[in-house]
Amino acid sequence: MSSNAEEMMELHWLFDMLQHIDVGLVVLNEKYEVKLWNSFMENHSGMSSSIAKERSLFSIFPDINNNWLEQKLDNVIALRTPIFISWEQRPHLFPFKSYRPITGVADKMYQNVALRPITNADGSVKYVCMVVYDVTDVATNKQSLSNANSQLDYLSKTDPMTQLHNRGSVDKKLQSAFETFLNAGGSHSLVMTDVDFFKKVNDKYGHPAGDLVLQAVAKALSSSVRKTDFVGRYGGEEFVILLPNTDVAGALFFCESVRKKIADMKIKTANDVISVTMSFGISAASSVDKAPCDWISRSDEALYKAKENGRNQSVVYSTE
Ligand SMILES: Nc1nc2c(ncn2[C@@H]2O[C@H](COP(=O)(O)OP(=O)(O)OP(=O)(O)O)[C@@H](O)[C@H]2O)c(=O)[nH]1
Repeated sequence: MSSNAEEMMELHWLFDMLQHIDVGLVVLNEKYEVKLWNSFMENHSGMSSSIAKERSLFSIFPDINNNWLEQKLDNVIALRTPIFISWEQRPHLFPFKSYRPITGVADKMYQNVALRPITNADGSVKYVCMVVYDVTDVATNKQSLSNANSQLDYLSKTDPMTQLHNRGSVDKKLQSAFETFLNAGGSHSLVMTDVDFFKKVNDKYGHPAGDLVLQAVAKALSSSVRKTDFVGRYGGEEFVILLPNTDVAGALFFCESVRKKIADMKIKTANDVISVTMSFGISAASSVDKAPCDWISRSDEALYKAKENGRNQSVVYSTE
């Protein structure tokens, strides 16, 4: 076979391979008209090469943002440099269906798209080749991983029974609130609150009913605070509420309104309707505090006083 014939055969093979490669190939001219449309594009768009050719890309896919893509294509031709469009920037350029029946995570194909200038024999650039990679697996795996990480992060900070912030999360929050106070000052209140005679609730109605009571009061507490406040389960039947930019008078007003709300609640269990009360101890961050535990101790002392004085009440810390 002559070397010319061999070269022709190689060219034919190459063209055949490009036609059937599992990557989308489109060549556009300066007017964004399709000059080449390989079988990947045919299969995923449902449009044959003979129909796609000579049509503007934007008439085939009217949902593509044409100002945005035209600018990119013009730049590729003018600057003679490739441009990449990643799925993270834009999940897909072409609205192709994803065929992932098992995972079923994505209904559209995620794509990375490379726009490359095609240089003619005379050195001029009048065409752009679009190379479309199906990266659905990569994208969905990355998204699943990121979702799993968010879920893990949430679980590591959350008390599973009440869905409030757990003890570790409370400690971190108090530390950062305390640092904010040291740096910027201001009035910030910390409330320790505890269900009254909770042991009796467990003893009378059983532990599962006790759990329902804790869930109900946790919900009442978290639904009563502002977005900037913070509610956590400190342990057992004890909860912490951090009220930033709130002086003790404001905190007392808040605690009294939640206390009344909780005392009025009728908590339904499988066999009973339970009512409970809570006691509240309040203190403000103070410049004499050396660490958040000093602040907690004062709120705890106030809570102890509320218990001592007969429970179902709110007490602001005082040295008397
Ligand atoms: N059901 C249930 N009970 C819990 C949980 N955590 C702690 N407890 C119970 O809460 C009770 C707390 O009892 P105490 O510390 O004696 O306090 P109290 O009975 O509430 O009395 P005062 O706080 O003095 O009003 C104990 O019986 C614990 O077993 C929980 O997650 N679920």
